[in-house]
Amino acid sequence: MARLPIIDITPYVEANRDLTKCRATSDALHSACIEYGFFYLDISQYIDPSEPEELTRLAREFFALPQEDKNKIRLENQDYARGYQRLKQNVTNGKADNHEAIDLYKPVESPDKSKPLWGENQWPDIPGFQQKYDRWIEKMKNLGLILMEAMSVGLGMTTEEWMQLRAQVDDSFWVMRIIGYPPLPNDHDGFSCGAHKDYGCLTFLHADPTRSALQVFLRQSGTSVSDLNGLPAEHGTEEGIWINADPVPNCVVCNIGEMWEIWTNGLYKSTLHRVVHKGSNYRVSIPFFFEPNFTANVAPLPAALRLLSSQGNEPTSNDGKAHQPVVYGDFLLRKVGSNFATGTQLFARIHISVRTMSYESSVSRLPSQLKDLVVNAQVDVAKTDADKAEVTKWIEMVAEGEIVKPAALQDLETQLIPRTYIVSNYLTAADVALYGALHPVFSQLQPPQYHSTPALTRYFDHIQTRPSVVTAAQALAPAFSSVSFDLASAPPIERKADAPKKKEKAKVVAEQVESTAAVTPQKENVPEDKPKEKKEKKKDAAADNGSKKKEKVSTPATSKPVAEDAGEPVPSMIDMRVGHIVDVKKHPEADSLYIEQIDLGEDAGPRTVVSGLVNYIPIEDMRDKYLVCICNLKPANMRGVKSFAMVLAASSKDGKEGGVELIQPPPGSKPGERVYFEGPEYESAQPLAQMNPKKKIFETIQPGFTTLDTKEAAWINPVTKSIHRIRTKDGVCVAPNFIGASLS
Ligand SMILES: O=C(O)CCC(=O)C(=O)O
Ligand SMILES: [Fe+2]
Repeated sequence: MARLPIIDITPYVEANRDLTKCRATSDALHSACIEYGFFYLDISQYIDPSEPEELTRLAREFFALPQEDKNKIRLENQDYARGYQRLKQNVTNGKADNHEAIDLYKPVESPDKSKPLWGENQWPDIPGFQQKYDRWIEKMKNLGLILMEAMSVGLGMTTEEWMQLRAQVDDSFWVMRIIGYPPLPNDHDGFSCGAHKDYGCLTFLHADPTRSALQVFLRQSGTSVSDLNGLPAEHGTEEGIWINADPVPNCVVCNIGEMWEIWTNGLYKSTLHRVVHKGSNYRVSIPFFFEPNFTANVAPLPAALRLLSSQGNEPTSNDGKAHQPVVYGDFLLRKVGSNFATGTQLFARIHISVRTMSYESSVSRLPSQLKDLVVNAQVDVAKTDADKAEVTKWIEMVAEGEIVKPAALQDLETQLIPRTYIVSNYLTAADVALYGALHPVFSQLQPPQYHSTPALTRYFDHIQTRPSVVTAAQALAPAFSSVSFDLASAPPIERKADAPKKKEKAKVVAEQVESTAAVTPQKENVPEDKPKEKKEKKKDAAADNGSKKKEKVSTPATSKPVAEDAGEPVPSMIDMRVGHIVDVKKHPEADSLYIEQIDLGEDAGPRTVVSGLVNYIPIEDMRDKYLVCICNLKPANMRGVKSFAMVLAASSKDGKEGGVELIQPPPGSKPGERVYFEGPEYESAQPLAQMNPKKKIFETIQPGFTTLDTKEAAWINPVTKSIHRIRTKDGVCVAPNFIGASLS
């Protein structure tokens, strides 16, 4: 029977390191990570065995308490992630896990339980409990750094490369679970903990001496898996065996998570495991998840790429592409659902599968026609791992069925106001699933009803006309027949640039999409800013999450809330859109100015824009051009002509005399399409309806505008130097020729 290797970390914890022994440990780690992704780590020289035994005893004391005492620290008191989860509250691969647990996360500086993962840990009221676990956490964090160093040697990293990797994990956003497993009843539909991979970096598991509980899946061709139903759908056809990973004295069971797959571009695999505890005792296990820093940018490591190419392997993942980098915190937040404010109800039910959700298993839970629709549409699941996690979350929510209930529609409406697609800036499987789930509802709605959710209606109509969706729907006719909307009778719109008089104060911060601000980031079939009744937010959600956020939406029914330029200037406050110059002439009163008519996809018709480009761009190079416009500056009077937007132009790095050219949106762009800054903090943030000139928002952000070596337009954060390309859903905007240009 195969058994996982035992690797001794002692050489790395001794005061005087013996380099030969260290090397041996590192080499063993390297082999184990390639072959198994799992091993035992002998920590006898690092930890006194009585210490984890005491932790197990404390855990038992807690789990033995009456249910109502355990519930005092339930997850729902906090951010739905920190605290006690009752038996079967955790769901893996769609099935309830037969365990209960206390989940703890790295404490954050300014806790706010209304934000995902940002609440406070909840500790049992048992003497010594927190103190002893805190000591363990410190030791496991340190062990994480030690093991990372040992692994860096195994991977052939230079000292400098190790220091760079170390900087990604030296402030680990760790997680610890204290898990209690009653015996698994024979008739339980599921497992003690269903098969999953850990998603982070390193897991150190201390478990009580119970045998035949934790099982690890070893891929082995030619072996049939007797209980295929235990595998997540995407592994359903893999051949292999489950082996027991029984506790070994003085060792923790260690496994690597998906971040190591990214760092090594697939050379190290994180491995499926599960718990099937059929014994008669109550099992306790304490996994500590040593994760990257919240802000770590996890990308393939040069050492791994060197190793892969020296072996003649192109650095690719399963689907033939290199692994996509992720910022760990973004990855994690997407897993738990980034729109916590509106998703609380849903989050409460699905966050629990955070460690374990997979795209394929989420699709397999869809009702059969929806599943067929998603499969037939053959759209990209997602372009990045982070997007895939988000797509999975949405499909899980669709599978749950709650998302299209009337109470949830208004939440969806709010989320869709600034978006073309639900997850990212391109069509994903989540859009197909959501569209399919909305279809029975939308095919029954009367005009006043769908007019009350214009963003959702616009979204639905947009998705139903995507060619891949049309084809998929036709194959399933008549189930998803096209729904037509009477948009002509929709309430009229008011163009915001013409209406700068608004002064209704709605406290909205830029990142929160809580208002129906008069901004439609892309051209759509539905007029952009319809007066609409604000429906009352779900009462139960407000009760569960009774924070200031909910109060913000309670503007009077007749008012038109407008995003206020609250807070420090951030680029996403700028409303940029694709424009099409439908007419251009010279200003009769000013030699240097053009007067353009620019179609921005608005029903009110093209906007008049005045630009000082006569001396730099010939008029024939302006005619009929597609360009990027800044649409939320205060309209300015320029020699007697009012200008309602500004065109984004690049000046040579040698100054205007070196030339000026228009920034171009990607080919095929449509007037009115949303142009935005890459980066999760900006991508889905809603621009301000109008930037207050006094706040000098554009002036503050503009110096960071430039073109990269690729001529792509971008904003570079002057503080962090992070690069945020300027793009539409179809691609990045570029300057035709200039590198290092300034944009204004
Ligand atoms: O209890 C165990 O042995 C494993 C638990 C586990 O895999 C997890 O929580 O990720
Ligand atoms: Fe796990």
